[in-house]
Amino acid sequence: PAPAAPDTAGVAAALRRAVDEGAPGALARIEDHGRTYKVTRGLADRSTRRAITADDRFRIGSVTKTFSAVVLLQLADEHRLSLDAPVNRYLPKLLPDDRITVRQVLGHRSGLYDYTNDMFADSVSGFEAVRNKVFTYRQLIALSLRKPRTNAPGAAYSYSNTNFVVAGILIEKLTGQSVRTAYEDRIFKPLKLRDTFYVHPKTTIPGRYARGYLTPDEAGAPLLDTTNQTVSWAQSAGAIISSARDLDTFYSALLSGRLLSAARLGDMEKFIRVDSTTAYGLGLRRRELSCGVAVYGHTGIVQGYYTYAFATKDGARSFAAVATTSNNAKVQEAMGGALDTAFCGKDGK
Ligand SMILES: CC1(C)S[C@@H]2[C@H](NC(=O)CCCC[C@H](NC(=O)C[NH3+])C(=O)[O-])C(=O)N2[C@H]1C(=O)[O-]
Repeated sequence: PAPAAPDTAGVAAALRRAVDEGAPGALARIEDHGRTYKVTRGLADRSTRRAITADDRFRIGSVTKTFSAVVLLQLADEHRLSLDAPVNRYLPKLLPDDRITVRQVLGHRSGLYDYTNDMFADSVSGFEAVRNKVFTYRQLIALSLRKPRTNAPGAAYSYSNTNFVVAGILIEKLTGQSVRTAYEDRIFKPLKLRDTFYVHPKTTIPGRYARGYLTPDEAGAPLLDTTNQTVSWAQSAGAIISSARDLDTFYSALLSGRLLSAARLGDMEKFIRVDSTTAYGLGLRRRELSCGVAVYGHTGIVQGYYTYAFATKDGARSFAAVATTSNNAKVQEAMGGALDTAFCGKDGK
């Protein structure tokens, strides 16, 4: 079914719910066949009481994973990487199993344990312990290798940030550049993503941005302002800063074939089912919405921000949204409702 006309009133109601459930602010932007719709609710900054705008920048968390996958797939298009080659061919002895391939890493099928499971077991103390830390990629991989792998290489899907830390090392090894330079030269500049930055390990967000606030595990405890952080625990798995406009531009360009060959985009879109409504390709999620429309993109959770960035298969309609809290399931559910309404219209019609 073709997506219904954007239901901006429905999106507004969803953002209102997100704020009522504890997000200081929320914003959404829909690009639909060249028409732009913007919806906002609440604050960008709890101390100044400045209202959030649809142009505010924010931390996008794991939406970063699609950017990292695009760089590696471009390298495959340039015959500088084989998706089915072992990672250890390019980075000898990095991983304890020569059978783990680049494709398994990008599809969360490597079996590499996700070190963030232990890092953020307690939300606030876990975050406080790392918010100003700077990790090397190899330190993060060492944290993962302390634990058993979740599955044999290729045997199952098991989401792990470790996979996209490996992606970052691969990008730097194969390009001879930092991931920052690779992102800038291959994606940010060609698409003119003027609100999109990779500033690791700097803790500040350039320009005008929405502040993020972590919801503590203890009910009723005050929100923690998490805006300034290195995001070094994530880096190429989650440290990009962007805006709703730039994420709309990025996913529309990707899905309309402007960043990769048809063959490599096809690789990215070889989806393996995760649950009843989602499947994962290579750094790309497919979500089936209540009205039967399938959308393609990624979600992101970094302390203080829930991000959703999805588009139709042809990239003609895109939706990007953020709520400025995290660790709050009701806010997350409200934002999922905004995504559904953006493509399904009123009551899924
Ligand atoms: C798979 C996910 C959901 S988790 C993964 C990555 N984010 C993280 O791994 C951070 C997790 C801790 C975030 C923290 N939660 C806790 O500390 C809980 N104790 C909070 O809510 O701020 C990201 O982003 N991905 C999401 C994705 O890909 O959608």
